[in-house]
Amino acid sequence: MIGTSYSPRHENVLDVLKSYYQLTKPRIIPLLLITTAAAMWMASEGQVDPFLLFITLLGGTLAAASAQTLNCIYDQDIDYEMVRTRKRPIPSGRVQPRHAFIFAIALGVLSFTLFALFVNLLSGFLALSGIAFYMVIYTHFLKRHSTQNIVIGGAAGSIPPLVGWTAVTGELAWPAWLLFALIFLWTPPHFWALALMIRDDYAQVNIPMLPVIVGEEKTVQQIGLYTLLVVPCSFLLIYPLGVSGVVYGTIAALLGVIFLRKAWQLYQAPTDKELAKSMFKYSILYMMLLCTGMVVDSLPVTHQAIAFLTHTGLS
Ligand code: HEM
Ligand SMILES: CC(C)=CCC/C(C)=C/CC/C(C)=C/COP(=O)(O)OP(=O)(O)O
Repeated sequence: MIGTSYSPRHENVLDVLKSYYQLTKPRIIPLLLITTAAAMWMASEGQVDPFLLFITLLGGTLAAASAQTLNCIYDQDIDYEMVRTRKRPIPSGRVQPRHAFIFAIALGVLSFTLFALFVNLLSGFLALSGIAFYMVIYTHFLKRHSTQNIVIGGAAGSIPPLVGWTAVTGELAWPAWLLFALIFLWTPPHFWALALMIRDDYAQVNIPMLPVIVGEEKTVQQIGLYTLLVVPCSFLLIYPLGVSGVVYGTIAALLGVIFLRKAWQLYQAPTDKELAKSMFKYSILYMMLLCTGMVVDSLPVTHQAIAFLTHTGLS
């Protein structure tokens, strides 16, 4: 264990619970769940079973929490060195790695059990594959060794909509893969914008995040490239897949124009950290609202409203 020190302080139960909660990096989980829920609404054409939704989101939360806890154990040395992550429960000595490991395994087992009992095995195995990919491919093989770490590793974060889709239909289909591709292409602009802001932190611990190795200018070019890919890709749900319609299309167009504008601004000012921050924050809003658009578009009431408006307009 590099650089960690464990202090046998007497903490109350609430402090202990808070530390375990923090191990799961909880702020990221809601967006993972939003992508899962969007897939479920689309797959069920707006009529998702509330119990299935609840169990799938619970199972997804437990799986993501397990993955993040394992990552906190593996990365404790670099987390101790970086300012942003120094206060995490393991590097700050509040949780021992072996206790965190038992916690992570318990979360993973609970997640798989929920999926196996109440959803289906395919969803359970997909969630498990998310944990495995994030740990083995991203955290172990790529994070410390490749500038493409978050591009390939991004596949782990793209699995939740596959879980959501299969929870409803029991099988994978094109719309699910398109959601996977959307998140896959969205991850580089999301993460590299943040990496531009905290480049020095990553450089200090020799993590080869793109801005550290190739500099700001090439990074903003890559951000621009992926943004140029993700925006058109978002319309494929309308054509040729035909699972979303005009409401989603309008939302995707508005959100996409802003996303491209932010990428363009960053392209023109690669060292502007405020622009990078704005791009990072917007990337999260973009994915959140795009998924909301998918849900709203899938609802029967939306279809009724469109049919009514079309009918009134025609007569
Ligand atoms: C390899 C892929 C990814 C990497 C390396 C990555 C990395 C990060 C990092 C380092 C942060 C800052 C967290 C902090 O300050 O502690 C962050 C924030 C965030 N990420 Fe990602 N991310 C990835 C994929 C995703 C995915 C797939 C989602 C959800 C769909 C997501 C959602 C978020 C959200 C919502 C935040 C903001 C959390 C807050 O409120 O502070 N990320 N990401
Ligand atoms: C289906 C399923 C369970 C999928 C797992 C999805 C998952 C856990 C995605 C996490 C993506 C993410 C926030 C990475 C942070 O990277 P990092 O570890 O480099 O961040 P850090 O620098 O903050 O430690």
